[in-house]
Amino acid sequence: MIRGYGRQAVQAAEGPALSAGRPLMRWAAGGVAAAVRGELDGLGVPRSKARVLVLVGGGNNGGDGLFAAGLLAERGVVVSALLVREQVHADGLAFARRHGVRILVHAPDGAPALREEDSAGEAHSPIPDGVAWVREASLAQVWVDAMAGIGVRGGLRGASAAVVGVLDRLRQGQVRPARRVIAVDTPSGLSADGGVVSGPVLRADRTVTMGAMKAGLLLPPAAGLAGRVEVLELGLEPEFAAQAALVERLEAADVARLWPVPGPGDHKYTRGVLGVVAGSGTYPGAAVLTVGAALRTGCGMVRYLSKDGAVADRVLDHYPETVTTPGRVQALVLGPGLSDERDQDRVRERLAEVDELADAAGTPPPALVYDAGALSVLPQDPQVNRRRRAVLTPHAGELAELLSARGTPVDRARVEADPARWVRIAVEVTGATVLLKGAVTLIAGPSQAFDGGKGIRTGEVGLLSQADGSPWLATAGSGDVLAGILGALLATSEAPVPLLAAMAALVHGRAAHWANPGGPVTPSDFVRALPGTLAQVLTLR
Ligand SMILES: NC(=O)C1=CN([C@@H]2O[C@H](COP(=O)(O)OP(=O)(O)OC[C@H]3O[C@@H](n4cnc5c(N)ncnc54)[C@H](O)[C@@H]3O)[C@@H](O)[C@H]2O)[C@@H](O)CC1
Ligand SMILES: Nc1ncnc2c1ncn2[C@@H]1O[C@H](COP(=O)(O)OP(=O)(O)O)[C@@H](O)[C@H]1O
Ligand SMILES: [K+]
Repeated sequence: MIRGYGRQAVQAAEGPALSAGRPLMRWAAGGVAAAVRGELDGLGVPRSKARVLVLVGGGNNGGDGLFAAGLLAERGVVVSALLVREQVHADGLAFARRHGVRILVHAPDGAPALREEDSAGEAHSPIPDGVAWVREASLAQVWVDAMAGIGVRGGLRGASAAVVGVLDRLRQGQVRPARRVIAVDTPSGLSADGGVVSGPVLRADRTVTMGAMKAGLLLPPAAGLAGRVEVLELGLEPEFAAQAALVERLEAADVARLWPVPGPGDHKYTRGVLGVVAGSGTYPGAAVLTVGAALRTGCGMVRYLSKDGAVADRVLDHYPETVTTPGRVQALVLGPGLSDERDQDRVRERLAEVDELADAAGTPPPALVYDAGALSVLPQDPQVNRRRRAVLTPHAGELAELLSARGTPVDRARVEADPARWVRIAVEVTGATVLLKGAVTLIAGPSQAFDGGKGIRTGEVGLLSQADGSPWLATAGSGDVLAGILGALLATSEAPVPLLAAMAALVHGRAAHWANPGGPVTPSDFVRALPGTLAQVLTLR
């Protein structure tokens, strides 16, 4: 389980360690320097030709950067540090100077670099052309962004913002892509607390974050600017364990432990039966994908309940194990490939039928996945949805439409600018668990305390973020597969719905990867890859 912390928690965790004199900044700088060396090696740059530009702010983030600069210079790398503040971390600056880091100072008004310090750091020689740092930036193979970390307030301003603007233009104008940007702790200008991007940010290829994962690095759209994130724990694990996280992310080992693996006493009915109401004359393939995904995720039985003979025949052609007669189910997937009003009436009828069967048997009503064309038939009363295990699987556009139709007007762009906020609003408005699809999938549920059990402490937070897929997943039919996986999980497990939704998102992303690592995939490909993916995940159990 990855837990994402906000600024307050980080300060509370670091405080005692700093008071005890633990040299956290030196360790942090060591990690950053190692990451820079790793990138230089990856680019095939010999140490003798290596050039690095470190952007240095006025706080401890800049301190990390200055110590890292000194460590790299000590190893023979040509390092320049561009100070975007007059006052920077004094010990860090002294260390950098001692090891021969070239110090450039940026004008506070946002003009290009004002002056260069000599090696003693005492006299300042003016830079004639005023753009020495830009030339240095264009020569450097690695840029290290240490302008601001968790101490940032609002979007970047002043010299920091100007530097980002210049480097962005430089990057766009250069054909040679052989450069890496490493962010220290967070890409400067992003908040540790959330995913909103409120100013210019230098997009990083890699972020080395200190102590523990920051919530902002797990949340879109900010997460998309951080590149590959690695946590440098600095021995602070016990301190962070005592802090409250703001967001959580399941890892494959968590999914393995939570997965409903059948035991010797199970038969098809105890394993769980899923009903599927999906596919139409317009989109028959959605039924095939949803049923296929559910079968290959593993449940006792899949009933295809749409009562559309032509579509049912196609499903049976692909999956003869599908049952097309009505009967009791533990969960129901509603909506993939449904679009018009007649489809929606069909959804209501099938739902009424399965609820009646459950009622007659004295069993709880089935859990429900409302996807695509069924989102509009979700009951208006949040209490109704809260009482049963209902989960919605919209993308940002569908979420905006759903909320707008329920008296909370919002458009897709606003949802995408702060999805963590809107997914929680959607939970309040609908009473259901909401899985918001996108490059990062966000899940929030009505219960704040969904205890994962099996030794997994989770759910106090009420927000899960999964980023298990790649952009290759963004292809028509991909969502139908996710609905099928989630339906199978709901039918077979009593675990809290938000956890099951996060598990489904992880397996979905991994199956797409497993189907063709690093290349294009079709939803049919990743349906076929599901059993192998799951077997691999379950080895971690
Ligand atoms: N306390 C410590 O010794 C440790 C701190 N660490 C580092 O210290 C960082 C936190 O340090 P600080 O609390 O000093 O804060 P930061 O250094 O993250 O941020 C403060 C700096 O950002 C500038 N700033 C703030 N808002 C701005 C804006 N909107 N536009 C432009 N500039 C802005 C401030 O003027 C100041 O220069 C962490 O992110 C981490 O990198 C790590 O080294 C671990 C140990
Ligand atoms: N850029 C991306 N990176 C990773 N996953 C993505 C990206 N874009 C979309 N996805 C995932 O692909 C799936 C698309 O589902 P959806 O929008 O319902 O498509 P469709 O309706 O065509 O099946 C979702 O699971 C979503 O999270
Ligand atoms: K930074």
